[in-house]
Amino acid sequence: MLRTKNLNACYGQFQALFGVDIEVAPGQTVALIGANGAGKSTLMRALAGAVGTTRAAIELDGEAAGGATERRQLARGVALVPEGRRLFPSLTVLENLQLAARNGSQGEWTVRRVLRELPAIEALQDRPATALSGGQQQLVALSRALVMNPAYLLFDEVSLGLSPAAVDEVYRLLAGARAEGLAVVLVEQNVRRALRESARFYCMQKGRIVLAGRSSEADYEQVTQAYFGA
Ligand SMILES: Nc1ncnc2c1ncn2[C@@H]1O[C@H](COP(=O)(O)OP(=O)(O)OP(=O)(O)O)[C@@H](O)[C@H]1O
Repeated sequence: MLRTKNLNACYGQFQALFGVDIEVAPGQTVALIGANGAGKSTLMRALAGAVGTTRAAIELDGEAAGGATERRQLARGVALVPEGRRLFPSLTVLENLQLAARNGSQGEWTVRRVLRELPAIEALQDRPATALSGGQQQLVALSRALVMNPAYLLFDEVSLGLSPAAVDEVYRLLAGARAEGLAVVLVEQNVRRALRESARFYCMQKGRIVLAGRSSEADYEQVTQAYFGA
């Protein structure tokens, strides 16, 4: 179980998160919903060790795990697919995946399996990462996270830059990984899709959780009101 407890986060003097409490269990998907600047990416980054927090603000499988480095969080099984993707531009797609596989844990998700499950990536494997469209980079970034065999996958802006068919492909892949026990925290701008793909949701506004619940019971109007801050 990955959980935040009264998590606050700051960029210098600016406080971006206030007392955030969320949790995600193995095999579960939760969605973070909110307008630009609500704090979704900051929360993901805090979970991944890229934004500082107190040790007690994050609990991972019962242990305090806040304020660690990204490398440490990755070793604990928490992987981030960041907005902006951050692939190694001088490496090919295949090399990006192989490097990640070496840095991650052994498990079900091998480079070979990812290439088999995402034919669109297989076709691009020898291209330099710089020669990819935004959507293609997105798929490679997801593949790279999967081959590290995380227990918790944090996926920022899932459908950004993807064609509708590619979005379906990604969610199909995530559903398969979830069935194998992967926990997923996702940010998805399409509110209906976010609710459809998740078991629980958290609506954020100005750095706070303002609404949370089971996605299957969510009142769409209430969620969109929370989204727009009405
Ligand atoms: N590196 C940074 N330095 C200073 N302030 C930042 C930084 N990154 C984000 N912020 C601020 O923190 C707040 C939360 O931003 P964050 O990116 O977490 O929001 P978000 O909900 O993910 O929105 P978006 O969809 O635009 O990424 C915003 O007010 C933003 O301007």
